[in-house]
Amino acid sequence: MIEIDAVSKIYGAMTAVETVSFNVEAGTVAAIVGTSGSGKTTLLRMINRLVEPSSGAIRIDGEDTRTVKPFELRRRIGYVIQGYGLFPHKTVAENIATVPQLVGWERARIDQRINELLDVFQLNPAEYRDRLPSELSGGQQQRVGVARALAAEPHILLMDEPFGALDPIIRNKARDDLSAIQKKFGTTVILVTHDMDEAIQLGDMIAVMDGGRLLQYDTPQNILLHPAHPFVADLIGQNERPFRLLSLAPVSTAVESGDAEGAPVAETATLRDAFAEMLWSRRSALPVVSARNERIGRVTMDAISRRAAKMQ
Ligand SMILES: Nc1ncnc2c1ncn2[C@@H]1O[C@H](COP(=O)(O)OP(=O)(O)OP(=O)(O)O)[C@@H](O)[C@H]1O
Repeated sequence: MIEIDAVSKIYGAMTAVETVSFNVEAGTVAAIVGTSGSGKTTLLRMINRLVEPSSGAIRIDGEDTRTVKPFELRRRIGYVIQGYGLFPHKTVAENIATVPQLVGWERARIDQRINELLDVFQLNPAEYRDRLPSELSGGQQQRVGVARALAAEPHILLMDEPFGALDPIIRNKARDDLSAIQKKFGTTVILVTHDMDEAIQLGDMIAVMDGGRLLQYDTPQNILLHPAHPFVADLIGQNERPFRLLSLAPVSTAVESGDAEGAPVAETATLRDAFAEMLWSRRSALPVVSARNERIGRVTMDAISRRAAKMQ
């Protein structure tokens, strides 16, 4: 668990982060959202001591980070920034090998880890190991950036707007990849974003920051249903709220028996996706398929509106 305990950062007359406290359970994702200048990056960087807190304490599994040398801490904690920060003159494999080499892993173990991560990120090792970052697309660079941060098997991954430079389609895919990988490795992730949809999609908990203060730390559902501050309500956008609520629930929660015409929707898709598909294809019901592509029933517009009403 990561405990952020009354942490502040003051630059001269400017308080960038003001007495912020929250805990992140091991193996979960916390998303920090807020407008520009609200202190998100400063807070994130205090966790790996790239920025030293002016006051307060941060503990990781009970250990005060002030008792750990900063370089030691940074080896233990993966860090991904927008632009991915890949070394331009190093190959993909060399980039990924950076921290394992620093901590003295054997060559064979490093090689195995590089191949494992490239496989996980759907980059064929034979094809991509020896490429330079400039020979990759933005989405591929982003995946290599995350692979590099995960290379030495950190329990914690800090991500600062990691998807900001991606186009919307690739961004969605990258978010899905991150979710899958976070579950596979059980990593604790703290993610900074200014995008509420991203926070809702990825966060088990969401921290809303404004002017250096933490306004609310809660589950996505509670942030949407019970915003604790007018600023939080503004950030959610009242008109967007029903759609965002629907994005929290998978289609599997509203499946009923029966059939429907046309292309099916996956039971793992969100109700928001199903709703959009209904509007787009002018259907009031969609067939639902399982992960193995077997038909398991249908989802209807009625069920979705009932479900949306039940959430509120
Ligand atoms: N090294 C520094 N010296 C002085 N002020 C700083 C420093 N770093 C950050 N700040 C100030 O602290 C405040 C919070 O900055 P921070 O980068 O944490 O915000 P943010 O929420 O991450 O913003 P953005 O979304 O634009 O990246 C800003 O007003 C910024 O100007």
